[in-house]
Amino acid sequence: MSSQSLPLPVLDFSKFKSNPAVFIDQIKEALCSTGFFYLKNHDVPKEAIQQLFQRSKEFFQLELEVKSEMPITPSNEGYTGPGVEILDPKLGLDSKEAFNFKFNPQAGPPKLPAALAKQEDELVEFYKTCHSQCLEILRALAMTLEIPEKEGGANHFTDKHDINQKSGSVLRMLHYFPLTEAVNEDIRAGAHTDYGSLTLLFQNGISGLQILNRAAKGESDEWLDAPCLEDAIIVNIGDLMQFWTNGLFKSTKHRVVFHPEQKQSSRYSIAFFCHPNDSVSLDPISSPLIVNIHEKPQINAAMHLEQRLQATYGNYEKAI
Ligand SMILES: O=C(O)CCC(=O)C(=O)O
Ligand SMILES: [Fe+2]
Repeated sequence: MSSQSLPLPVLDFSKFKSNPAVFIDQIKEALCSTGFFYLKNHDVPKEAIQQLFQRSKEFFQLELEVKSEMPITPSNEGYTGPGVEILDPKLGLDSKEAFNFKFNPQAGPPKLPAALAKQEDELVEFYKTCHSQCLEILRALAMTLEIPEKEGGANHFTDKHDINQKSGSVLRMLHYFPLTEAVNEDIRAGAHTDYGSLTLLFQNGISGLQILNRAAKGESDEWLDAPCLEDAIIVNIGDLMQFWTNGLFKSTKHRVVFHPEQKQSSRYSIAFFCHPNDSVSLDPISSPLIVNIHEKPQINAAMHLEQRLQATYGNYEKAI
């Protein structure tokens, strides 16, 4: 696939080290327009991604009783089965299942069902790698925003995303079911924005992600296909980054659809949702690029996440 036909820019993370001024300009451009970009030459090893996709397939092939040994908790850890999540209330239930894994070095060993116990080290390693990749991107964002030194400068966001603090960060393995008559016509995950600061999305050969075209002027929504690009991950910002930048950086709606030729296939993806420490406020930050601040949200990161999760798990009692 040529990058001309892609709806998102392809950024090369190695440039952040070799030519940071160019990289931070590109990241600004991407975040002020769609809030999404592909990232190649990133720090998450290819083998680790392939291995986690393999683990994910093995896990989701298990019997429902085995997979649901650890049903999703109010702190957003564990398994959600079919018929639980609603990302877009207009559409109803998403045709997927997922397993959420959280890790905080200060909180002791992570919680895992027996079926994943042997994979603890791999999951912890993957989580830590994703977290530190996010810190690097957050450093680039702080540089782009020219945050003053007295507000932490390039470390402004990294200080707010301490892996040792309680946060909503979560590593999520997703499995979308092949189409059967029982599921929504062609939407696998309803339109939504992400709830946190930053998301890393790993796809595995089967595309389906679509991003709302913000430039379209028509009455109805227009969606852009964001196909899988070999060796690149998709990075997007979530609502919190939009709050902090007073709307300068865009948290854009996206969804997952069935393409006709893929209706009979399962689709697997992995997302790392990076969230700040629970107590971090959502007030716009100090930056010469952020102006005309009218409203300040009166909530912190933990309160915001709770509100969003309650809406998503409208059917929550079915999950437990
Ligand atoms: O599975 C995908 O490709 C996207 C998933 C997603 O957007 C989400 O879970 O927030
Ligand atoms: Fe999402």
